[in-house]
Amino acid sequence: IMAIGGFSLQKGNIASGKTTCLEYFSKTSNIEVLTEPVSKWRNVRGHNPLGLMYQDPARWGITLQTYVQLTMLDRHLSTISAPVRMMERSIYSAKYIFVENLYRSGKMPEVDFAVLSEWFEWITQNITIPVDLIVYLQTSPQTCLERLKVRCREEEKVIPLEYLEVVHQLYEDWLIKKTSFHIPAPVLVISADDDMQKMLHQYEENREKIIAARNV
Ligand SMILES: Nc1ncnc2c1ncn2[C@@H]1O[C@H](COP(=O)(O)OP(=O)(O)O)[C@@H](O)[C@H]1O
Ligand SMILES: Cc1cn([C@H]2C[C@H](O)[C@@H](COP(=O)(O)O)O2)c(=O)[nH]c1=O
Repeated sequence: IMAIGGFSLQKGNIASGKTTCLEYFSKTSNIEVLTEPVSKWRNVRGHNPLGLMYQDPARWGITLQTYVQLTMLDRHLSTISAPVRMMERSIYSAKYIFVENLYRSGKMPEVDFAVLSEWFEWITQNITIPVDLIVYLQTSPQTCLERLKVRCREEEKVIPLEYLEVVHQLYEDWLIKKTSFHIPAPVLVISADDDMQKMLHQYEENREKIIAARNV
């Protein structure tokens, strides 16, 4: 936990508006934002593990998720340069949402899941991951599909609504129903189906809660 201000994690389905929200806060206050290292997942030494995973999850799921876990840990441990820091997703959502989904859907072999889980447990038991608040941008899967189409990342063109529905349900079970996994910090829920104008208004309404995350 940071000495001054708070450290909040931004959660939400694919294309729910996390990056857009972080960009807004980075421009309007002294908040350090750490966006997801998606560019690394699309290009590690000339390879594209994100694209490979969407093409053949059973073969490449472990490859992507191992790299996601490493790059998330690197983000969590990076040097802090502002009193408040917001980070897009986390090592927790990578494991509890995406690895879990690959495994439950039968696309990740049990041995891959076991090895990733051993890594995850070692990391979270031996390294302090600072987090004071989870900001959950809650959207309908349909909204995410529409925004995903607008953003138009090449690798994600294969994503159907059903995939977003499963990811949504995993988030809901974890952060709203609180029935699946450990939640590392209090959760602030922001409804995020609205248009940009209304979303900016909601961000303003919640700004103080996010900045004072340490006291939540
Ligand atoms: N409230 C909103 N209304 C309409 N479009 C939005 C809204 N927020 C974000 N978008 C657009 O949706 C797409 C996905 O947003 P993004 O912030 O990249 O999502 P995420 O980081 O959660 O994947 C982008 O094209 C972005 O401009
Ligand atoms: C954390 C994580 C992400 N992914 C995938 C899901 C999306 O296609 C991108 C992230 O994009 P977003 O718009 O920022 O949601 O990466 C994954 O497959 N596994 C993961 O652990």
